[in-house]
Formats: sequence, structure tokens, C-alpha cells
Amino acid sequence: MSDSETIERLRSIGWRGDRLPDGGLRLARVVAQHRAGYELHDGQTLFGAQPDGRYLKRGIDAGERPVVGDFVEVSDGKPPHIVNVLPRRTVLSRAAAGERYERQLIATNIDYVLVLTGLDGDFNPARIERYLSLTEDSGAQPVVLLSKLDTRDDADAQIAALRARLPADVPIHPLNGKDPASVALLARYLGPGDSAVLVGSSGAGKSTLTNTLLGTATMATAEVRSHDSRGRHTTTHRALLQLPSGGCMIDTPGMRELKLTGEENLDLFADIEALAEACRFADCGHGSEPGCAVQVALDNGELAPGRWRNYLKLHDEREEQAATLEARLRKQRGGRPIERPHGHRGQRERD
Ligand SMILES: Nc1nc2c(ncn2[C@@H]2O[C@H](COP(=O)(O)OP(=O)(O)OP(=O)(O)O)[C@@H](O)[C@H]2O)c(=O)[nH]1
Ligand SMILES: [Zn+2]
Repeated sequence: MSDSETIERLRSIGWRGDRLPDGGLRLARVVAQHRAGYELHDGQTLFGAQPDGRYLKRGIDAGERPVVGDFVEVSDGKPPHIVNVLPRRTVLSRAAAGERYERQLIATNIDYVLVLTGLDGDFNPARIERYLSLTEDSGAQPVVLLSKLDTRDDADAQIAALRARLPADVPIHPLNGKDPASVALLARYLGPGDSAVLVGSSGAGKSTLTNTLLGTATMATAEVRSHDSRGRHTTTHRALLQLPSGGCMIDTPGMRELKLTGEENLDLFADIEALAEACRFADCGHGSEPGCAVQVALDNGELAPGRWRNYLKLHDEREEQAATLEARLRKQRGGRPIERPHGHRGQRERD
């Protein structure tokens, strides 16, 4: 196969390069990862692979190991081995669920995070803000999708309020996930070389939207087998969808439950942090202190109560996660104090 054919094929799984890396190794994308190894897709076929021995060494930084979304170089063999991870253009991470704090890469080389919320009972601006906070340093662009527009004829105020609440550069698209014409505008995020993930709570309409995007075209999809506790193959799910519009959608279980990592700046709430900082009481709890800048803003309507509550919630979660992260890093480095990974703008010292 010629290089240009190979590039064309890789483009359908999100490859952005216009030439292949030197060395002639096979290039593929990680579409799933489980105990038994990796599932890779080369734009044509899905195949299993093992990581090179150096990725299994204890003490290796988790960020160096191949993760879903990575483009990797593979040495053919039985089984094929991942020998190199290509530089990542974006990295989505979260805090791993569980007792131990762990920052976990969820997916890489994702261009768009499609945050789907129904305009019905599912509608929840605070949840949307959580997703936006998690994508803020990833390099991926969040896009807010509001499904079930067809079930409402009074959604305008709701949409306008959300528009006013979110940063102006975050696109918001109300749509009917069942209607191809309504969904067509998403093509701009799903063209050749684009990779997106779709997130949203159960019932928001993820499957519905995905099926509409797929249309009736028969697309090569990467079916991934998961393993039950006995190591048997159980249900399959589609981990990488090649869409008729040319882009691809990656489905990773990692995107389903999202906790802050502790490294977020909460840029979304920079105005609130500035307001709280400006409060004339240095140790203000911004509760009922008369003359508190936050209370004034809440009273005169400049600051919406729901947004303030969500800020407090995410702020506290961020602080809690950051403390756990710091303790963990300190332990790893033998008790020496460490620099925080990022400066947290507007953050006051607490004890
Ligand atoms: N009228 C209307 N119904 C929708 C729309 N999107 C989804 N639905 C309906 O909402 C219900 C839930 O949609 P799903 O696509 O199954 O939701 P999901 O996000 O995949 O849910 P999980 O699989 O549980 O994560 C289904 O009955 C859909 O038909 C929409 O835009 N308009
Ligand atoms: Zn105050």
C-alpha cells in the first residue's frame, strides 16, 4: 500500500499528520485497553497488541504508557507489540475512582468533547460546568449539545440562560438527536482527521445521536470485547466509530464518571474568584457577612445563585483532590515538599 493510501486510511481514525513517521513501522490507534492487552485499529482492521516491556516497568510514569486515543508504532509479530507512542496533541485526564488518588489519562488526541444534555429533566447547567472544567487544560474543545429540542416549544429562555452562564467561546447547539437534518451541523466537528468523544448522563440521548450520525451507512466500527472476571469474552461495545462525515468518535468508559483531578484552574469561574478576592473581608466565608462582595453580587443579580453554588462545590472538590494529590506526590518523592503542578489563580491559603 502506498503512503498516501495509508495516510488516507489513518485519517479516518483521526490521524492529522501528512506524512508517516520514519522507520516504516505500522501505525495504529489505541481504541481500548484492558488487562489482557490493547486493542488497536489501523483504519482498516482491529487487532490485539501487547505493550513493549519498558511500558510494564514498575515506577514508570503512568502518562508514558499507551492509552486510548494514542497513535502508536507497532512491530509486527505474534502478538504485535506497541513500541512507541507518538506525541499527543491533546490529553484528557481525571482523578481515578477509588480510595487512592491517582491522576489518570482518559483519552488522548481528542479534538472535541461533545457534552450532551437533554432539554428535559436531565437539563443541568452545573453538570455541564463540571465537564467544561475537566476539559479546560486538555487542549480539546468542549461543545455543548442540548438534545430533545423537539419535545419543547419553550426552551428559548433556558438556552439563553445557559448561553449567559457559559463562556462565550463554548459553542452551544440545541438539536433533535433523532433528526439527521438537525444533527447535520455537527459535521464541522466530525470531519476527516477529527476525533470526538460524546459524554452525558444516562438517557441524555448519546446512542440516539450516535445512530443518527452513523445514518444508514455501513461503517467499519471497532467492536471491542470486554472480559469478565474469568477472562471470558463477554459483551462487545463499539470503541471507535468511523463516521460518514469522515471523523471518528471514540467511546471510552473513562469518560463516564468524571471527578476533578485537583489541577483545574476553574477558569470558568475566574470572575467569581476575582469577586471573592475583592471582598473586603480577607477571611470572609462569603456567607452572611454584611457588605460581603459576593453577597452584594448575589443580591443585585450580578451573580446567579446556582452558578455560585456550583463554583463552591467544584472549588471544594478541587481543593480536596489537590490536597490528596500533593500528599501522594510528596510520598512518592520521599517527603520532600513539592511545587504545585499549576498555580491556582485566586486561591487563598487555607489550613
Ligand atoms: N424526542 C427526542 N427524543 C430523544 C432525543 N434524544 C434521545 N431521545 C430519547 O431519549 C431516550 C434516551 O436516549 P438514549 O439515546 O438511549 O440515551 P443514552 O444517552 O444513550 O442513554 P444511556 O445508554 O443510558 O447512556 C430514548 O427514548 C430516545 O429516543 C431527541 O433529541 N428528541
Ligand atoms: Zn465575602
